[in-house]
Amino acid sequence: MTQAQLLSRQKVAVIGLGGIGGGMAGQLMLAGKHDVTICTRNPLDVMTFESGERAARLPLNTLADPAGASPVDWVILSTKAHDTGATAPWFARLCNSRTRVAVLQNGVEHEARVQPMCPTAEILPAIVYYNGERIRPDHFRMRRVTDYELAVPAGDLADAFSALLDGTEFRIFKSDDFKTMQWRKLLVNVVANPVTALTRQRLGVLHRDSIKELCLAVLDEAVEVGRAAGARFDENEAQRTLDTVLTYPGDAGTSMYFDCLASKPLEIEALTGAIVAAGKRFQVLTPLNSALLALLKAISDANENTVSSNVSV
Ligand SMILES: NC(=O)C1=CN([C@@H]2O[C@H](COP(=O)(O)OP(=O)(O)OC[C@H]3O[C@@H](n4cnc5c(N)ncnc54)[C@H](OP(=O)(O)O)[C@@H]3O)[C@@H](O)[C@H]2O)C=CC1
Ligand SMILES: CC(C)(CO)C(=O)C(=O)O
Repeated sequence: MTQAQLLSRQKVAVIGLGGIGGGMAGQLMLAGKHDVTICTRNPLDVMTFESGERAARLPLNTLADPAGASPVDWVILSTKAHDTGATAPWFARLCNSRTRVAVLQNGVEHEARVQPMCPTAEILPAIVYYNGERIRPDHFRMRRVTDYELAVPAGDLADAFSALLDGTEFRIFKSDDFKTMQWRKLLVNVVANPVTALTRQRLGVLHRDSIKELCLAVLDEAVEVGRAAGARFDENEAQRTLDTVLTYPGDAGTSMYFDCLASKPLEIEALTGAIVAAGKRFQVLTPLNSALLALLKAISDANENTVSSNVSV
């Protein structure tokens, strides 16, 4: 290894080894440029990682107890939004004054969720566009669904993050209007995720005419809320969003669909819940999103109870 390679080698911790964390871990391990630790509740020594035509068996350095963690250059958070608070013990051990944090989650409140756990760290919110699936406990698949895999707000931190991921297959978009991009992704998630979770069908279900009609009505509400919150949407934003979602592979699932099948709590407050809450704040009516929220919350609460009763057995 050359001096330059040694100098650019960084310590990276990925918190959360699910669809998105698995994609990040797989890419970082394939590139082989950094010392990567995976912080997970279920340790794993080796993973199978598929990306496009490529498949590899990759060794992993996983850690299940925050007590064994020490400060790193970068933390990459890839848990569900509602699990963010539970990662505080990891942040307490992984961060020092030089640590930078990339938050790979859906929703629009990345910094607000994470900053309390690492008050002095620079935080880079990232929108994730790749589709990640944990097919089996040790087998992860990453699929490209659009022109780039990650979007971040343009600036020095974005440049440092791009440099960190140099040598991976990730294409990173640096945005001058990140707020609009966050809301655009939220629009995708407030139709793709609830519809696949409630119907227990993969994205192909969105091609049904009656579902397209429902999605457009849900999107009309969400677009109005997003505009009130400051997103700079196009005139035909709802149709544009639906057209985008319809280009995704019909046999791909969504993160909420996978949680529904696995009877886990659902990431609803950060997605549909964010539309309903902002609608109340800006006095925009959101009856369809509120209905979806009520239905999803009933499923999520039942799943939460199943998880806690399993834990207490
Ligand atoms: N999957 C996808 O295609 C996409 C997902 N996203 C977003 O990315 C984020 C991550 O989603 P996704 O990867 O699908 O989620 P997953 O549920 O697949 O993975 C999250 C992982 O975080 C782990 N976790 C939760 N709490 C902790 C903790 N305290 N310590 C360590 N690990 C923890 C979970 O562990 P355990 O298994 O033990 O529960 C799980 O493995 C979400 O915000 C999602 O909306 C965005 C775009 C696409
Ligand atoms: C865009 C989509 C639906 C792709 O996986 C996603 O963000 C998710 O699954 O949460």
